[in-house]
Amino acid sequence: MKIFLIGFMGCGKSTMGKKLAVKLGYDFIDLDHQIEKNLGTTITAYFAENGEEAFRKLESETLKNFDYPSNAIIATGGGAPCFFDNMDWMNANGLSIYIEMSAAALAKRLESGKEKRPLLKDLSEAEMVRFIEDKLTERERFYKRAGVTVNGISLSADAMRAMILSRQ
Ligand SMILES: Nc1ncnc2c1ncn2[C@@H]1O[C@H](COP(=O)(O)OP(=O)(O)OP(=O)(O)O)[C@@H](O)[C@H]1O
Ligand SMILES: O=C(O)C1=C[C@@H](O)[C@@H](O)[C@H](O)C1
Ligand SMILES: [Mg+2]
Repeated sequence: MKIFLIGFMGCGKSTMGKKLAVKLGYDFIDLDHQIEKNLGTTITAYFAENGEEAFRKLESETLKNFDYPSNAIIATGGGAPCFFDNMDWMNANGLSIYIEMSAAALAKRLESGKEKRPLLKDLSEAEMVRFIEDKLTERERFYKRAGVTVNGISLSADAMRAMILSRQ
């Protein structure tokens, strides 16, 4: 089974994805890392050189063409569900799980490490809160199409494992 973790930057897709994969004995795939591996450079550098549109195409191709193992937890990029038919594709090919968090909680988490995130790296603290609020509002309609929504603050790998197993 393919499990796609979706949600805004900082909601914990990579962190929870790794833990959950260990608990389930599934493989863990981080699509952002996969893209960086294929490119041989960082997403930040690719964005700066080629722009967001080129990145979104690459992201969609990577999502759809990856040679997934039969059981995998896949951490997607924060924007992946919101472009092309990526959300339809994930729902047709596995279970999507939205890790939901408020803009304020996300901003707190993202203050450190924002230089690794091209959409945030040039923003001041105040600008970042505003940016996250606006982007989250824009993206929520995509995220909410997930098969399951979980609360990012009270996430438990054991509870997620049980929920996934109960759906098989
Ligand atoms: N459950 C949690 N409780 C507290 N902090 C957390 C939790 N999950 C993740 N974090 C912290 O939040 C930050 C972002 O987490 P993570 O990188 O997993 O998010 P992400 O959803 O993969 O983001 P991106 O879309 O940018 O890849 C990290 O600093 C991480 O240590
Ligand atoms: O939310 C986004 O648009 C992004 C999130 C990251 O996971 C990366 O995919 C990239 O930095 C873009
Ligand atoms: Mg991540």
